[in-house]
Amino acid sequence: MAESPAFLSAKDEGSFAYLTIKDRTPQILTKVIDTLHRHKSEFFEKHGEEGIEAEKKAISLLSKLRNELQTDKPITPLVDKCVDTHLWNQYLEYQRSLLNEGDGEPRWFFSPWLFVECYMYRRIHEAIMQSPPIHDFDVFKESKDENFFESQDSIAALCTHLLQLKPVKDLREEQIQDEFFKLLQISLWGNRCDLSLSGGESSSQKADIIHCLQDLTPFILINDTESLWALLSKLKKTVETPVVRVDIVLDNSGFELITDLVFADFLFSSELATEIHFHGKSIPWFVSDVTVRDFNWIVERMKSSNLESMSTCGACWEAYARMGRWVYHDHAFWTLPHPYCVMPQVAPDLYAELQKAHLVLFKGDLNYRKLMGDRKWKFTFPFHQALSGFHPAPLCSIRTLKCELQVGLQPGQAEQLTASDPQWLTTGRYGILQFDGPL
Ligand SMILES: O=P(O)(O)OC[C@H]1O[C@](O)(CO)[C@@H](O)[C@@H]1O
Ligand SMILES: [Mn+2]
Repeated sequence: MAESPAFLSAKDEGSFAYLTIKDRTPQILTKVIDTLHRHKSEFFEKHGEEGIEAEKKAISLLSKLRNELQTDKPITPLVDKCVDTHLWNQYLEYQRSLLNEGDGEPRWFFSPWLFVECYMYRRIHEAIMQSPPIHDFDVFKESKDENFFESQDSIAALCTHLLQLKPVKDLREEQIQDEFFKLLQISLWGNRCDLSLSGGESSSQKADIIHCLQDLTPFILINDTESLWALLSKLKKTVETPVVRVDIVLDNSGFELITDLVFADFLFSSELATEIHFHGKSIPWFVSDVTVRDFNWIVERMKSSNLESMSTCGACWEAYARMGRWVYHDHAFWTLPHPYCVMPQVAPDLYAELQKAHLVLFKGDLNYRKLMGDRKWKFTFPFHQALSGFHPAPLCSIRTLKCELQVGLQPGQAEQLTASDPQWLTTGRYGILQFDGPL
């Protein structure tokens, strides 16, 4: 087999990876420090002097981290004692073993981008963990919640739309198919709202997404929705599969999570799936990613909304969870730096869990990077092969493009895009629904 291409890395000056490490990550760290400052009196009220000391400690650890990053210091082992600490340090050792250039130390502007960027978020977590009693403070919570509040109108419109479709069982097959396509696209465009691309600044959904869909279709570069529909509608008709399980590997909280829950609700109500399993992060991650706290907070907020469409949806979602038809999981693997092709070795329990699904949906850009190993594949390279053996179940990546990585395009497609929109890979304007698996 031919050798795999190189990893994306900040060593490529001018690349998106380089600009992320040079500009975006220090900006995110500064914002985190500022958030801690702003919560000083809250820490004091809760924990007295100890709270103030903890805030100071976390800030000093984070300033040190920012300095290490900006001066391209070697990546150092983690010192906390969490469930994943040894796996991180093992991976750092592995990165070290790959180097025979320079001083043999992995660095911010030299090592694989995926590794150093994940490491930064893990170090933020470490700084907070080492600062009791504020060790469970989520430095990104505020911006995630803001994104939810700022998207209220779009959320309400989306919930109204969903409720109008119910009871979904009464819809004709073509209508169900049409809505399946629509709601999946809404979940795709929901991925435009991540907060790490904008450096933590507001990136909410203000327009009524349902009525924008038609205008957005030319921006879908790969659309395998037909395959997803074929798979799920066939399973629905197969008596031998009374249980159809769809897993959604979540990405961002706020508006994106709502689009995922609305889609999940539709899958469930239309009986295209009888069980939905959600996978979230166990620590705050890439600014806006969903943790169990965010998940529960959003369902709770929806339930207690004064807008009926939202409260009705919130109540349904809570009921699905209570019935055990919606299941939320988290696993430390999702916040490790490893590409997904090593999941069977590093997290065999998670791989076995995904194997139980009839379909796994991977939301967002970071998931795509991990699926692809964050390597510089040719734009026309087949998706199936770039997955490098990761095939737990039929799967689909649903992401807007926010890094210089894309496979499975038609010959000439990338060149055409570059000519018409040189930034096509990184602005989140374009999207894909890319499927892999037998039908
Ligand atoms: O929330 P998403 O879609 O995974 O995007 C996360 C962002 O983080 C990155 O992976 C790196 O900063 C980008 O490629 C993307 O902008
Ligand atoms: Mn994200």
